[in-house]
Amino acid sequence: MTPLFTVAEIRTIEHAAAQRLPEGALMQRAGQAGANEALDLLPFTTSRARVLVLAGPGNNGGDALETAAHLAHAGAQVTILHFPPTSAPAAERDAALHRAVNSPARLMTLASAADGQAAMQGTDWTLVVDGLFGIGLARAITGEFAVLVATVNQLRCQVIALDVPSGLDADTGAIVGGDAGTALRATHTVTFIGDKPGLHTAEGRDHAGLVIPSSLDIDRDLFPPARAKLNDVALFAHCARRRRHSSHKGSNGSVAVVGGARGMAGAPILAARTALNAGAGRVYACFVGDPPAFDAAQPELMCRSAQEYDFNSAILVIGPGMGGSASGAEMLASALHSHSPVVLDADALNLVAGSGPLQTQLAQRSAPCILTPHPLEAARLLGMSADQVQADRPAAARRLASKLAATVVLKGSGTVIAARDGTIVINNTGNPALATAGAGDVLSGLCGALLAQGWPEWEAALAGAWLHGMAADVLVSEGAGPIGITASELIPAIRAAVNRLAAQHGS
Ligand SMILES: NC(=O)C1=CN([C@@H]2O[C@H](COP(=O)(O)OP(=O)(O)OC[C@H]3O[C@@H](n4cnc5c(N)ncnc54)[C@H](OP(=O)(O)O)[C@@H]3O)[C@@H](O)[C@H]2O)[C@H](O)CC1
Ligand SMILES: [K+]
Repeated sequence: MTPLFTVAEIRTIEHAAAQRLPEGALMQRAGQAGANEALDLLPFTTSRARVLVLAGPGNNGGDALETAAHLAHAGAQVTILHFPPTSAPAAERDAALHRAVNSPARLMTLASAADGQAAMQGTDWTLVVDGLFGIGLARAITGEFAVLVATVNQLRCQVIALDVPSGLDADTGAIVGGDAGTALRATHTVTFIGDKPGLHTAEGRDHAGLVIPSSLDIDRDLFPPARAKLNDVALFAHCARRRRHSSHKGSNGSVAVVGGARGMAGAPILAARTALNAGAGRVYACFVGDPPAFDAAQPELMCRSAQEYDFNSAILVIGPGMGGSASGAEMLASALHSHSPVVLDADALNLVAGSGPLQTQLAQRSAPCILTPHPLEAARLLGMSADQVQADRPAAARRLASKLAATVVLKGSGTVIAARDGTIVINNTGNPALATAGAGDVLSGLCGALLAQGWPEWEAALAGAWLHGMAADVLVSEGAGPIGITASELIPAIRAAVNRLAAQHGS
């Protein structure tokens, strides 16, 4: 289980740890951790490796100088582009500079980042170490530093970021300064003291690459209880059940997907097929528009008119293809009047966003409730823009969970699952294949199926996000994507993942 810490929490831990340690110990450990990771990536004949180390003006640059000294002593050809501090540096940073100067590394102290860009040209680098900026970056990377970052981003070699990729906000995964800024794209990030939410959501996954946390051997008692974690099978495996020989379809619950306005019948069909294939005993597809007689590809589904369905008799997945019509709103209100657990997606979320009474009704329900918004749907519910949601996904998910008294699954790269009490989990399965029409319908059907099989709301949301992403990861590993994967293809892959989970962890 990987806890995620905010920058404020990391600073507090770092401060407390420094009191117990000799001066500079943490920076030396950070530099050593960076070097260890770099050595793992370098060819066996280290002397052939040409390593470029970017050492910025702050303590992130200090870590980089320590890393550079270790790599040079290990025999690599190391060039350091050093940007000196603009004010008096910390003593440990000075010590790190001293060690780098006295190592075999070639140190170029640069007055401007433009000189750095020139110094980078013409060499075929084996590896770049990014120690330009860490968690102290307070404003957008612009001007010459931005050009330097763009130059690194065009290289085809591996890039290790120290602590965070320069330019990325470690709390949110947004680019510091938004459109005015830029961030370096690393293949690996060695992150110090504790892992950080911004490395796993929003722009984080694209910029951080593989994240390797290094605790710097700080005493465990200095770490606060984590309010955020990375998703992990360990968080929900206890809910997995193997099928009993004596079970029957009534043992596995019922799901009713409510949606399907005229011309939008595909969305509830996808959700309903997923619910069936993820193990729900009986699955109804309830249409706001005229229902089809049956689903030819999945005749096990029962197609009904939403108007005639008793919303108290199943777990409800409301919203796929429901449209924003008055009859859709009416169905939503009567579904929310029922005592059934609900999963709200798509148009149901938009209808809730546009109606104060529906919001009150939702917030006052006592049955389990999972909301699965994408950033624009979350933005409508919060009365803000999608850009504002993306600027701080953990905060947006938390606000929504508290406002509507529900578990929120904020979709997107690094799906954020938020509980009413502010706990968040960031999902780390999934890939760009999921950015495809209908993938959201599939997720809502999956969450509904887990609720129907008795999973509590929180674990159903965690497992839903994880299994959905894992299905896409398996398809991609088999060469089927990420380009061109369709939502329908996810369904058998989800069934396989659900069965694997039950076989490995089910009781
Ligand atoms: N202190 C420790 O014991 C440890 C620190 N670790 C590492 O330290 C960084 C955090 O270091 P910090 O010095 O707080 O901040 P940074 O190095 O990330 O950046 C600060 C410097 O960058 C300048 N800055 C900030 N924004 C910009 C910008 N947009 N353009 C140019 N320069 C910028 C800033 O200058 P100011 O003028 O703003 O003062 C600073 O010079 C942390 O991430 C770790 O890597 C280790 O973990 C070990 C323990
Ligand atoms: K960095």
